[in-house]
Formats: sequence, structure tokens, C-alpha cells
Amino acid sequence: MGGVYSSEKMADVFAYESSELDWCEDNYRYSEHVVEYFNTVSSFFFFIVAPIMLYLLHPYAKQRSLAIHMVWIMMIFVGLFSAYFHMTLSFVGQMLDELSILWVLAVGYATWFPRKLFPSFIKDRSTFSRLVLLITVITTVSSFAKPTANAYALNCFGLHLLYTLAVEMRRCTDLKALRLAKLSVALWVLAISCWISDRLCCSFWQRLNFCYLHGIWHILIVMAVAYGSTLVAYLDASNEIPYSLPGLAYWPCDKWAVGFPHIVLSSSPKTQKRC
Ligand SMILES: CCCCCCCC/C=C\CCCCCCCC(=O)N[C@@H](CO)[C@H](O)/C=C/CCCCCCCCCCCCC
Ligand SMILES: [Ca+2]
Ligand SMILES: [Zn+2]
Repeated sequence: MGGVYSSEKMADVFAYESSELDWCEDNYRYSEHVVEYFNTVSSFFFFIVAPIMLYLLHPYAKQRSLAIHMVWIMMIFVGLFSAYFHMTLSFVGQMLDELSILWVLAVGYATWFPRKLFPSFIKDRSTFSRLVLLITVITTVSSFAKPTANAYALNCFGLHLLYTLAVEMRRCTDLKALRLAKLSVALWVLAISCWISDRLCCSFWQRLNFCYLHGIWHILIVMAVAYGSTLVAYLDASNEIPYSLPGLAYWPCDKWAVGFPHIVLSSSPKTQKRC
């Protein structure tokens, strides 16, 4: 009897709409199998951007460490779990979506957090990575205590990332890096405005019959991560492999600096910069 009860409970967490979260988009509007259609489809944008970034960052990863590819490989899983979450609005979907974001952030921090900003008691990156791992495991376990607070906690980590970037950019005189920083922050501000507005002003957007802000957030946040992570990687390359003369370029149109940013490594001398 107890076995039947617990397996029913197990099934409950996979059930459609078992999550306490429900985004502004109308449920089952376009399909009886997909709860939030536009939010699900927009999650596939992760699958387009991740392979492009993996390809573009490959020369830098080859020089620095192939482990860097983990960030964008994990972003493919974030997209997959996000699509599953919005398709079902299940509790398992929510936790997979949120925990995969937490672990991408952890890998990003372990890989790119500037050495000079390490707490004073930490001497090398492997000790720092162990500290990040410990914090991530504790946060993963705590995330089950109050799942509705998880997304807000993740946004706080996002704010810390922005603060770190601001500290790093204070001394930077490289115009291309400064432009990339401004674009990254602008994309993040637009993205987070959509996320907050979808959560807090839903009745307003319903009256306008425009309930797609969370889907737009998906698209903007992937672009913010593409821009922001390239900037962090560029600062890392300037500090850790300066002999390969890292520079910034854009694909497909470098001339107008439009498209996806990436790092070019060359042996020719560059104009002086300080980052
Ligand atoms: C020195 C550190 C370097 C770190 C490198 C960056 C690593 C990538 C970081 C984050 C990945 C974010 C992926 C977002 C997925 C969105 C899925 C989603 O929509 N989930 C929602 C539910 O469907 C959920 O409610 C969202 C919660 C909020 C997540 C907030 C994540 C913080 C993102 C910070 C990105 C900053 C970009 C850089 C800007 C300068
Ligand atoms: Ca909804
Ligand atoms: Zn989402």
C-alpha cells in the first residue's frame, strides 16, 4: 500500500502543471500536449546559439583549455530542460530548468572568475573550483526547500556576475571590449525587464493580448550570455594567455561589428590595450 502511495507521489512530480510556477502565456492555446507553446518553441533558440558559440570559441578553448566548452555544452541542456518545463509545467521540469542554470553558472565561475578577485584565503583556481562546487551542492539541496524562490536566487547570482564584470571593466581602455560590455549589459537589462514584467504585470499584458514576454526573455538572455561570456573569456585570455595576442571579432559581419562575438588569436602586434 505504502509502495503504491509513494509511486503515485513520484508520478505527481512529473504531472502536467504540478509546478507552482505558471508564466503569463495562455496554457494549451495551440496544442493540448504543450502547455505554453511560444515559451517552449523559444527555448529551441538555445540549440541554435550553443553550436555557433562552440564553433567560434574553439580556437581560444584549444589554447586555454577544452574544459571551456562545458559552458555551451551545458547551455544545450538548459534549452532542453527549459523546453520540457514549458511544455509540461511539471515540478520536475521546473527543477531541471533551474538546477541546470545553477550548474552552468557554477562552471562559468570556476572557469572564468578572475584570479585577482579570489578571496584572500584562496591561492589557486582548483581550490576556488572546489569552493564553487561546495556552494553549488549546498544550493542544489536547498533549492528543494522553497522552489518558488529559486528563480529569484538565480537572478541574484546573475547580479553578482554583473558586479564582477563592472569591477573588471573599471580599468579597461580597450574600446572593443567596452562596446561588448555595454551591449551585454543592455541585452541583460532588456531580458530581465521582460522576465520581471511577465511575472509581475501579467494582467496588464493579458489586457493587451500580448503574453509572450517570457519567450522573448529566452531569446534575449541567450544573446546576453553569448555576449557576456565572450567578454569574460576575452578578459581571461588577455590575463592568462597574453602571448597569443587575443582580439575580438564578430561573425558573420566583423566590419560592422554585428552578429556573434568571438575571440581571435593572432601573433601580429595589436594596438596597445589594458584590461
Ligand atoms: C565569471 C563568471 C562567468 C559566467 C559565465 C556565464 C555563464 C552562463 C550563465 C547563465 C545561463 C543563463 C541561462 C538562462 C536560461 C533561462 C531559462 C529560463 O527561462 N528559466 C526560467 C524558467 O523558465 C527561470 O525562471 C529563470 C530564472 C532566472 C535565471 C537567471 C540566470 C542569470 C543569468 C545571468 C546572465 C548574465 C549575462 C551576462 C550579462 C553581462
Ligand atoms: Ca501560463
Ligand atoms: Zn523559461
